[in-house]
Amino acid sequence: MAASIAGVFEENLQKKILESKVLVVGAGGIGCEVLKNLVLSGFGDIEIIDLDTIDVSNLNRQFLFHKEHVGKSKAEVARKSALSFNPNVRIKSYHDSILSTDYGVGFYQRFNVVLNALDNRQARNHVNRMCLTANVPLIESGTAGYNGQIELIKKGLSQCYECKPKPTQKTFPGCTIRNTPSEPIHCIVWAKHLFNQLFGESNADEDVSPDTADPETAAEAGKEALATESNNKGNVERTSTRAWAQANNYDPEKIFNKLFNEDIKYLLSMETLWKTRTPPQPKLWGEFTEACVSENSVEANKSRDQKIWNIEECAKVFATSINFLKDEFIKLAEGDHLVWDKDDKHAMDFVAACANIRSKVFGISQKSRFEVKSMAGNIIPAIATTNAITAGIVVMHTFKVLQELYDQCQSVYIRLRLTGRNKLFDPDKVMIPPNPKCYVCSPKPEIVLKVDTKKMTVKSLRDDVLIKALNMVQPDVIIDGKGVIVISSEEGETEANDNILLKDIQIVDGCILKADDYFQNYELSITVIHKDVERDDAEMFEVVADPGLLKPEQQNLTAQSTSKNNVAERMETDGNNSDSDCCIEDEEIISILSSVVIPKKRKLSDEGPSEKRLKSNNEDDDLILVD
Ligand SMILES: Nc1ncnc2c1ncn2[C@@H]1O[C@H](COP(=O)(O)OP(=O)(O)OP(=O)(O)O)[C@@H](O)[C@H]1O
Ligand SMILES: [Zn+2]
Repeated sequence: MAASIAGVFEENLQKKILESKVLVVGAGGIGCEVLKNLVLSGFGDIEIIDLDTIDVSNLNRQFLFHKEHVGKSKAEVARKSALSFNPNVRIKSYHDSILSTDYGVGFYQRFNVVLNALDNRQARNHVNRMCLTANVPLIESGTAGYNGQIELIKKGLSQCYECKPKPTQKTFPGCTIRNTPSEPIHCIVWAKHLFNQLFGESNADEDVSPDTADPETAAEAGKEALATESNNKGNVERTSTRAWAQANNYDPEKIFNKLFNEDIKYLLSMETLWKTRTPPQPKLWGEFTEACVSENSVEANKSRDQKIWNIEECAKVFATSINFLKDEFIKLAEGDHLVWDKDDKHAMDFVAACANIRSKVFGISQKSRFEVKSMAGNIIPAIATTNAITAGIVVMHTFKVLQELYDQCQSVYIRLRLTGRNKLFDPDKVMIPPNPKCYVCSPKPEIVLKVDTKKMTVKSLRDDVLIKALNMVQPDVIIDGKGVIVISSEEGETEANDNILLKDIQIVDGCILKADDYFQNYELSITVIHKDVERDDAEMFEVVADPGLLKPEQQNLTAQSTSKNNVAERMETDGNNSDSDCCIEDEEIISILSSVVIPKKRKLSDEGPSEKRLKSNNEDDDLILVD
């Protein structure tokens, strides 16, 4: 091993490497490379944590894993494989989520440095906070295709992971998805919503039926239908898609006709929508007039995944996948549901078929199953070389951190082509200091919460704002100056408040809340500003991370343009935007300039306690287009 071979490293560093204790978070694409580098560089004491098991799709790049390991714990197999390179290293593995409360500040304080090799913001945000609290240097890294990024997060010295709002990721208005799709991605998102409506965790925000409250139709469209059939949420008042499908025993033909004939006819009755658009063409089961692809054609010779299915093929796949998913679904316990996964054959077939049928109906170009999969899973192909280079730089940074040479630990960006500075590996010139207004690492973290206090409940304040948007784990909340305990992390203590509206518990415009997460050792001051939310599916709240930005525009011009330039300059890849390795994580809208705007909207991949997998709720999913 390098560190045990005299002369490879200078003596002082060699000693530090041998004596240090390192935590690796994530044993995926980057994590495997990092672990191998650590072991081969002579690190003597390593711990590694990963919540997942090995999937076949990991094998092409996560080289510590082989076919026989599929289904086994990533952390445990990574440990065993790495030990085969150097049995003298002490490696401890945890098959667990780093978000678990078992890993408190004391756990982190045992390490000299923490190396993140994660794929989602939720876990990254959390480790960031824990390392700040424990005052342990964190090396954050990520890749997206050929791009990679490595940065050191050191309390008081550098930006933290949450110092800067993350770049906006693309989402689509509900009415585009439900009424007027114009691109393949709109149909793919709709198909994923449909999967959830039929078999998954159904969610009102993901309704797939025509949206009669589409602002475009407000004047006159939908006419009698609107007046008679829609409720104030804009949804046609009828049994839920799932209840309807169940009542019809998930008959593929009936579901087909409802979705692609009746609902489309209904949409056509909303005439305003089609004044400037090509109207959709309803399709009936069995009326497939499209010619079959000739056996000798290029299309016919492509693999099932690569070719564009004609409508008849789509209908067959639609029926087969529905039948299979129905059988899976009815095996589940009452209240349990399926979870869409791009690597599940039938779930993927279902989405590919539905999306393509809908595309056909709306005259949108169709996509192969392969293309649908990458769009539906927000996949940027994982490039093993980028992971390897990134992991190499992570470990080089680790050497610097152990030597406390922090001034040599600037962020590094890996690019496919030479940057303006003629580099493929482009380091920042200086270490970017912490943002004094950061709502995580500043001395007095504060935010403004614009919220409809007449509509939001205390439970939603806890689950949607504090836990999902602000990434707390076990929040406690009191009203400042009044001492009213609104939310307690002690089980059951404030359960009675759950369904109370904020206004009814004295959380009104101008009120200040003190939120506190004991586990993360994090305190946050929240100034509440009431805003009326008109439509039920509109964003219920908005978090403004820098309260200063609420001041009149003129005063903020400088601050805003600086932050914009920073974002553009750094061309962030994964560290802030996507994720390690392969998938752009599922995040909600975050505006770059003025505020962090997080709509109250559930994620497709949210997994309730009933799911078998332990995965975090931010993973490769939904609504975001990778450009
Ligand atoms: N909260 C968490 N605790 C522990 N490990 C986590 C957590 N969240 C994500 N991870 C792990 O981080 C790793 C990230 O690796 P990577 O980006 O290569 O993802 P992957 O799941 O292996 O690949 P793909 O997403 O392409 O299937 C994964 O192994 C994942 O299980
Ligand atoms: Zn910060």
